[in-house]
Amino acid sequence: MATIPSDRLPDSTVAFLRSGYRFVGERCERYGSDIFQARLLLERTICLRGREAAELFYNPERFVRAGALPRRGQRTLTGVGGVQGLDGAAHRVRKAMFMSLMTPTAVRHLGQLFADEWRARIPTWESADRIVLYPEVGRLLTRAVCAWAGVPLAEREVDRRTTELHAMIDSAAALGPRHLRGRLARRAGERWAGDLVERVRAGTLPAPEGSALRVIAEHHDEQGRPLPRRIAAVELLNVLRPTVAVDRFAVFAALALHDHPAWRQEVRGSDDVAEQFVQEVRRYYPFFPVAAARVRRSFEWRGHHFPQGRRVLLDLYGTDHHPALWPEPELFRPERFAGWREDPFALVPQGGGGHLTGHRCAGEWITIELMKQALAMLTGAMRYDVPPQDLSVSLRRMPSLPASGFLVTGVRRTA
Ligand code: HEM
Repeated sequence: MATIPSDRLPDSTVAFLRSGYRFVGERCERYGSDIFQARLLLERTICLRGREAAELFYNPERFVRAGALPRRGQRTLTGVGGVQGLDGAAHRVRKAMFMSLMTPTAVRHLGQLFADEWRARIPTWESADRIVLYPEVGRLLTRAVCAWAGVPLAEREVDRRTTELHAMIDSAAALGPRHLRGRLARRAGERWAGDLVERVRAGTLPAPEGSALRVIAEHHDEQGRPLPRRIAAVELLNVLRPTVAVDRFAVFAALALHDHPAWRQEVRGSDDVAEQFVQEVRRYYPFFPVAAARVRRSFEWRGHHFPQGRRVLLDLYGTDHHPALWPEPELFRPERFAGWREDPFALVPQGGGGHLTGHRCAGEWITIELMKQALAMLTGAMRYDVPPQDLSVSLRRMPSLPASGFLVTGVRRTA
């Protein structure tokens, strides 16, 4: 039996929080191995990266998700009892509910709502001295996704809900006040979403057929029972929160255009090139560092023993930057996606494997569509200046963003 290299520290949690996105990759390079063990949150954990590792990790015969995500992540980012922690038939039925919302027409509709919000906002930006894309784009996404999901949202509520959704996204790997803000935001958000579900069920709030709010309120689990109010709230937030999180990728797209201005013209001229650019933004920039699972039943892989119940982390960022998969991974090169043959285990910013059969992100198509719309707005609908500011992206802060949030001035419409 081959020994899995082990981190020497008694517990590596602090090192993980300090190293950030490079934690797994640095150790893989140190040990010359895409697998090693460390104690994280006081528990022995196997860390993996790379294509073969992703293929293993996304085999539902090998792993379960129940109890995989640390409590602090559930109390902020995901909520308790949602699709992320389900296995087997319960997961299949819940995931099918999410995927039923992702028809090509529905995805395009959300993209259109977002583009309309963006266009309608440009005149206000024209008369402002400066705007900061994060959180400004988030507000546009909150308006768009609420309209799309059948969620009523008064104009005066937009800032508050955007701030809450942002706090949930920002807090899972944080300590102190940032973490606390996430927990409070989740509590408030679940109360709000739970009320909406109850009103739809009581017939006092009409929600369009096929909208996320209506589908979730009327969903029945694998045993034919409606979702409890709290779980339905968690699942509604599982649509709203990550859609607003696409603002981070939109900001990274703005940064990539700023750093590689030659692509402005290219992406405007071709939908294919725009898609390649979007894929490279998703690959290159940091978002979720890892995904977590537990070994279903003991097995051997490549001579290594995986004992039942052991927590396993797949390095998403490290797989997207693996030199065996992505030549010169630290260069931003959208052309690497020209003629790319989709590989569900190579590009994994939103998880890998199948959307219906496993835990791959339900919102990947929405993400790509919204990013394309953001790109079209940044290159086609407006001109703007990027004044001197701190655009550094820390790989230690999770999740990351350009430090300044991406400040733009002198906005004027072009279309
Ligand atoms: C900012 C863009 C996004 C990123 C970076 C992202 C990333 C991820 C990741 C890493 C996972 C976990 C994969 C795993 O557990 O193995 C995930 C799962 C999920 N995402 Fe996303 N996501 C994004 C956007 C969205 C959107 C727009 C939606 C819905 C509208 C969405 C809904 C979900 C759901 C429901 C799951 C749980 C799937 C399951 O457990 O079966 N995500 N996402």
